[in-house]
Amino acid sequence: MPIKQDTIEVAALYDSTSGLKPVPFSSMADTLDQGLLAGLNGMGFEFMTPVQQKVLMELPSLSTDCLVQAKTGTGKTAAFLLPAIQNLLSGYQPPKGKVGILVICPVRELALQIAKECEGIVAYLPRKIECHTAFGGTARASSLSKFLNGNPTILIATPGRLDDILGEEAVREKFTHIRTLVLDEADRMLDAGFAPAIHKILRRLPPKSDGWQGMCFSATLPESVNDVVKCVLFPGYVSLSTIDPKEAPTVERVPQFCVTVPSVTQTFAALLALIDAEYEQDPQDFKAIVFGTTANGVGLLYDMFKQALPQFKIFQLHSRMNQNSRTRTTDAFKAASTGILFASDVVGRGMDFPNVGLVIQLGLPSNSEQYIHRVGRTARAGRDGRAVMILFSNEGFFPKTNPSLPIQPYPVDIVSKMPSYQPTVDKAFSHVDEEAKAKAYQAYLGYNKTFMKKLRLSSAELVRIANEYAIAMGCPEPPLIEKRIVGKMGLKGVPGLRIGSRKGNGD
Ligand SMILES: Nc1ncnc2c1ncn2[C@@H]1O[C@H](COP(=O)(O)OP(=O)(O)OP(=O)(O)O)[C@@H](O)[C@H]1O
Repeated sequence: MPIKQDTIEVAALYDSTSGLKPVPFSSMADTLDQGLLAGLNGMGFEFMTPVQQKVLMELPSLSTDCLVQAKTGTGKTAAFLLPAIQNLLSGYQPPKGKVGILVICPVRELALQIAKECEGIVAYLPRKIECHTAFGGTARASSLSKFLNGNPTILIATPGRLDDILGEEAVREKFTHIRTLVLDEADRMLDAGFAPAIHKILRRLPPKSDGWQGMCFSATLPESVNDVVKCVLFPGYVSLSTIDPKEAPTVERVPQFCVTVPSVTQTFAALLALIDAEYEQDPQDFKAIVFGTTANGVGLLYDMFKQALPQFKIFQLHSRMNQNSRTRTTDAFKAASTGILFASDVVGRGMDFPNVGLVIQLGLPSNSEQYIHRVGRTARAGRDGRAVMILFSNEGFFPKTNPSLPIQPYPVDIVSKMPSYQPTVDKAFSHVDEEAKAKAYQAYLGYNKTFMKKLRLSSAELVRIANEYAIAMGCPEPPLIEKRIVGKMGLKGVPGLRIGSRKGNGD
């Protein structure tokens, strides 16, 4: 059964990659197994994308360690799966029951997406290759027994669950013949948040000196990553990139804009006015993602915009949802031809939602890499897309401090349009649960606390702005925050906070 993937305008990806021309996979019959070529054909992949071509044609051997950078949405997944699987087929298949290829990626949804692409690639091999997944949010015991009793030649995992199951001797035994380890979104996997788990995982896998291949892939590879990739790549590894160092690392087909509003209280009306303006401009198959900064903030946007935009199909995806709803929404938004997804960074990287024509970022991304990955959710695969960020005055430094990003002022005057949208915002907020507002308020404080210096705010000013944000949500007064949480945020004694316990607060 062919596993049809959303395919892309490969030729369009070559416009900006100097010196390369589209080459069909069929010309790789000497390098790639017939079964793999049949799988690619079944998926509708006819030509290699630039990154696939570079990896398959420029690596000294398909088992060479490599660090690979290519723009978002240009086919990196197949670019690491194909050489790794081909290596197994060239005589390095691990014994039955053992893992040959381990791919580590940051989130569950991405693990599922990679596994699906992998299943398409191996669908026509005469000898079945199983691809398993391991990620949190699913029943540990049953997925573990499936893994232990199955034949997981390929495993796609997120670090938390992988680290957890590697605590078991029987699981460690499964990795004795590992041939390839891939870090997808490598800079994220090696940043301060994930690195400890990755190092713990590496300590429990066979040592690098056993000769397994390391592959690191991302659209963003800041300099700092060179110091840390050593843990998975031998010195002398090959660096490949399809991005010209002089070029902006975002896809050039994405015009990028910024709307700056004077006060944080106006951001909701600005978002509504912006969605309207963008919809009017291109109402055909309007499919957009709006990124918020925190899970609870995104939950609030979803609750509010469901009321304010009844004419659209509205979705939400963030870490405060259970895994079943996350998976269901991911599938629904992938399949949807129109709609608006309110999302946190659980889908900021790597996720392939076909035909998203617009990405909006409300508030600051945590860094320029995150900005690039979020913008990369649109204009995937040679298609068109636009990206707009909405910032309030203190956040307006972002485009200035990142001059390599081609961000222009938004061409339509959104600020003068906002007053006519304010009544809809106020009415919509009157239907939103007070606890949702309180959680969003608390999350807002916590997130922006980390940016105080860049925002040029004192603690008292931060609290004042958060309180304005609460009033904009229709809270009669700033929501209560528990003393313990105020202490954790380092805001003890700051004027303007209301300390106390909210009944029914599940946090
Ligand atoms: N050679 C090809 N021909 C046609 N379509 C392809 C080809 N390679 C990949 N695709 C499709 O292109 C889309 C983007 O691929 P993929 O998700 O691997 O991009 P990516 O570079 O990993 O993006 P990100 O940086 O966001 O993770 C997917 O829908 C995939 O199925």
